[in-house]
Amino acid sequence: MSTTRGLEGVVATTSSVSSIIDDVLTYQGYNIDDLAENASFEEVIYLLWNGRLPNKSELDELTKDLAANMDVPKEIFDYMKAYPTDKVHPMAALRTAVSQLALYDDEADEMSEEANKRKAVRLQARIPAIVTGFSRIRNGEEPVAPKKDLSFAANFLYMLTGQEPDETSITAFNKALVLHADHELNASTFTARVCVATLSDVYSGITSAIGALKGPLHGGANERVMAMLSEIGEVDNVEPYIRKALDNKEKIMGFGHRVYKKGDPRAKHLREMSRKLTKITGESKWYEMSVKIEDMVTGEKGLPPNVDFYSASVYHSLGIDHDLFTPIFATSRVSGWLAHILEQYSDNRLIRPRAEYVGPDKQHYVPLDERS
Ligand SMILES: CC(=O)SCCNC(=O)CCNC(=O)[C@H](O)C(C)(C)COP(=O)(O)OP(=O)(O)OC[C@H]1O[C@@H](n2cnc3c(N)ncnc32)[C@H](O)[C@@H]1OP(=O)(O)O
Ligand SMILES: O=C([O-])CC(=O)C(=O)O
Repeated sequence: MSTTRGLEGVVATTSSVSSIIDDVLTYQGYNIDDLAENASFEEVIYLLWNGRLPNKSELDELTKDLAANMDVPKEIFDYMKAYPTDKVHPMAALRTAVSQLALYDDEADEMSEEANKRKAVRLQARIPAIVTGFSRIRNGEEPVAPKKDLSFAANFLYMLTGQEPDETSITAFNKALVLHADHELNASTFTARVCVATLSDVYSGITSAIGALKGPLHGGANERVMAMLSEIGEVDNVEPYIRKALDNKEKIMGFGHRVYKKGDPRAKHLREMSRKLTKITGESKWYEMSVKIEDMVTGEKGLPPNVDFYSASVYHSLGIDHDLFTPIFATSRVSGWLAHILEQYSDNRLIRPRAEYVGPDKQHYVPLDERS
């Protein structure tokens, strides 16, 4: 038996949801650059779930469906109020609340294609209310009910603050959602597919995926990028800080990628958004620090920034709490997870690889009181 550490380069499934070929990312054949500049997140959801862009009435139908399913069962917020909110990370709260959602869905274990599609709509529609609701509850505020005539992006920001966001913020947030929606067989998507390939339910698949996204080597990196920027504090401190980290062979959060070697095509969009937004907020230093870090890390190690690097200063500029960055990633990526889950169900086979055994051999049981 031969092993490949971390399954690097292993092709584990076929998929038509998204592809990364020669560092070009496409969703259902549409280049991410095209979608980032032009598409609404709702259009991308439709694209990922149906394999093509919607026409006007199909988009209206999906938008109506999402709006009709945005309200979260009251019990979810009641439980949240009982969480130790001063200690709980919002990703842990999201993971728990999504698992709890299944308890209030009569179709949770119904496995027909139609029922799974209905659950996909409910999950996509409710995650914004869960993320923003938790943020408000831990600040001693009541969750804000969704405004059903707002776009997905605008509604998220509205539920977070209770104020209708300006156009610049909506455009930026929509683009961030589009850029994070899917990414081939990344760790959280693979997790979701492994889970549902046992014919477990959609909620279990999404709960598992949230758990995988939370880790700092995956979606959890964006929060850590902001922690690093905050610790550095000023542009002049970048050089000594990064010098020391590189000399100590520390990992710099937001750099490197398992698949992209020349660069992550999403990063340039977030970089430009970071430049514009930090200028508007009068805090260009976050962008300038980020550029200086990129120059050093890419220059010396040949490691380009990934999607998590510039998203940190983008979300910070939108006034979002740093520990909500990864839940926002999940709010977008759930669209991709759901597309992959539906695809997995449509042609399922249990995912069960092998392990090469390297443990001890020919052991004999020794009774407890005879062991040293
Ligand atoms: C949405 C996403 O999930 S994007 C990724 C988000 N994660 C991060 O930003 C965390 C920082 N980056 C990393 O830890 C890695 O680059 C990963 C996890 C993304 C990819 O990991 P792998 O493909 O396993 O690469 P691996 O960790 O083996 O790195 C290869 C080499 O580059 C180095 N390297 C990789 N990333 C970094 C980094 N961010 N900073 C410094 N060195 C790095 C490794 O130390 C290793 O060096 P070595 O060969 O001298 O030991
Ligand atoms: O593909 C990966 O390994 C991680 C990533 O960039 C993503 O999930 O967006």
